[in-house]
Amino acid sequence: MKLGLVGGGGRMGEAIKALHPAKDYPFADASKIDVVVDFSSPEGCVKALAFCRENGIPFVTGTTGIEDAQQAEIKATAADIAIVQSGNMSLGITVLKHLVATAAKSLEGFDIEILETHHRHKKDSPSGTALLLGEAAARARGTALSEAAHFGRHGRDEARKAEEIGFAVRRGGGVFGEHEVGFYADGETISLGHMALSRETFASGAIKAAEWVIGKPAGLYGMDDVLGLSR
Ligand SMILES: NC(=O)C1=CN([C@@H]2O[C@H](COP(=O)(O)OP(=O)(O)OC[C@H]3O[C@@H](n4cnc5c(N)ncnc54)[C@H](OP(=O)(O)O)[C@@H]3O)[C@@H](O)[C@H]2O)C=CC1
Ligand SMILES: O=C(O)C1=N[C@H](C(=O)O)C[C@H](O)C1
Repeated sequence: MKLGLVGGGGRMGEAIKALHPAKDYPFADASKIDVVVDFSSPEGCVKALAFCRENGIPFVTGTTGIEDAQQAEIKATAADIAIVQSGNMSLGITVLKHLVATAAKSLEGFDIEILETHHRHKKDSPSGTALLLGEAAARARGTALSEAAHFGRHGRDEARKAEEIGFAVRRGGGVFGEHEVGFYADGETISLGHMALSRETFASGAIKAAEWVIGKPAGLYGMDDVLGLSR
């Protein structure tokens, strides 16, 4: 597989290059690339997306912090090329998403709160993973995350609403990524969590996605598709 990498000089770019040889963006010759993998920034992602569309190259993106208009562009481009997009490329988070959906549906009336911790360099918050877990919980309860999300708590006169999904964020040190989804009732609580122990976890998922997407029909795919898990 001839892999083109956007963000090759960054933390994730280095992790991918440790596992698989890659050409760095900008690419000298599009005909020498089978698939583009992007871990850069929202701007880097949409630039690479346009390059892939022009050249008919499949695209894998793990970049987070994508705005609504940029997401609409990704969706529109998926009519022309095959794209894999996920805020977290690990097997563990892909499975956790299903566990969260099951719990959110079964634990009727439980309050849902999501806590995430990442390294001090991370720019976007909450993390893409926290948002995808929140989306899974919201969908399982028949609502949209845009309706249910409550980002941060501060003040003195605002009690929690029943349907809220709360997000709390911690930033510090070199933490690769920790996520906890808590379900709280009066008599009991349940907590589902994941801890990444290296960046290799995400990088190997992205390489699997890159191998999988080559030759696939145009469309927007997720890690569920790559790993053969039902959505
Ligand atoms: N889905 C997943 O599993 C994971 C997703 N991520 C996400 O991946 C992204 C990158 O993370 P990380 O590697 O830690 O970040 P870094 O800041 O370490 O690396 C980002 C890299 O992208 C480059 N870059 C930024 N903007 C552009 C642009 N417009 N065009 C070309 N290159 C650009 C940077 O270059 P320069 O320094 O010169 O600006 C840098 O080399 C983040 O959104 C993060 O949340 C991270 C881990 C796992
Ligand atoms: O920036 C990171 O490092 C990570 N970003 C992703 C996210 O926003 O969820 C995935 C992982 O948690 C690491």
